[in-house]
Amino acid sequence: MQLLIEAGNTYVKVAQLFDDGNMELLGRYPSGKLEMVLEPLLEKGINRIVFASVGPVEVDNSIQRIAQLANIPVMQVKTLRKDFGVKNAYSEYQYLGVDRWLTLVAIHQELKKDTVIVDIGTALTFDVLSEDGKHLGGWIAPGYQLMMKSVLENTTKVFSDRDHTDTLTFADNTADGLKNGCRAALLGLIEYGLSQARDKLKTEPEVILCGGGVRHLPISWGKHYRHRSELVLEGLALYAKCR
Ligand SMILES: Nc1ncnc2c1ncn2[C@@H]1O[C@H](COP(=O)(O)OP(=O)(O)O)[C@@H](O)[C@H]1O
Ligand SMILES: CC(C)(COP(=O)(O)O)[C@@H](O)C(=O)NCCC(=O)O
Ligand SMILES: [K+]
Repeated sequence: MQLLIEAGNTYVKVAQLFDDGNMELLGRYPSGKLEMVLEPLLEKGINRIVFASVGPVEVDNSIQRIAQLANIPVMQVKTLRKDFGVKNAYSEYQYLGVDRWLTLVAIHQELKKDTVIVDIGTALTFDVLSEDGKHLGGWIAPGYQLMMKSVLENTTKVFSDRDHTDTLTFADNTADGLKNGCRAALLGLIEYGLSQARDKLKTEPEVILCGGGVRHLPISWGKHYRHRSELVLEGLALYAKCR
């Protein structure tokens, strides 16, 4: 069995990859709790740890150190120029976030279609991938919580309250105005990106939604698209199986 670890900027996701190729999510933990979560997991017959991180180098170091203490080999997956038939659009390929790279690789392996991948986490990332595996580039924008936070921390009279409802209507109060404004910003970016992607690809791309922030999009809008909540882990599983 292999242990897969995806370290994002808010959450660390951990999964088991069994020898038969099946993957099971073990949990999602606040990024600061990594060490506490990892140590007990290493007691159950793990052959290798495969991880990818977009967090600070301290995260990489602590995974390496914990694994070394437990005498378990480690593979850190990093962004490449080209792999699994996907060609990175960045001229300085190593600067593309490894989470984005893993979603591209996982989707190309499975679909080989013109695709748009929208990953809504701490940040929202939007990536365009053609059916022949060429990454056509993408965008980075703040995710929902980050947008909310930036307005709340830089204004005096704007406030928020409980979770938003599913409907995305014009608001008649401050809290709903902020929440729905931020949700509409996510949606507007995705819609505009999609129109640009259609022009560029000359086809209607598949749309893949992933990341914990997908919950902020209205269900009636999102139901037209594929949801792949654990796409980064699926990319890690591919590396764990093949490398
Ligand atoms: N209970 C929850 N579990 C997971 N994600 C949540 C939950 N509630 C809200 N979210 C949203 O998911 C976002 C984190 O998504 P995630 O893909 O885990 O981020 P990252 O990869 O940056 O760590 C949060 O910013 C928040 O908007
Ligand atoms: C854009 C990101 C912060 C998204 O990370 P996340 O929201 O999943 O934590 C991450 O992919 C990253 O650090 N990228 C490096 C810059 C780039 O992709 O160009
Ligand atoms: K993201």
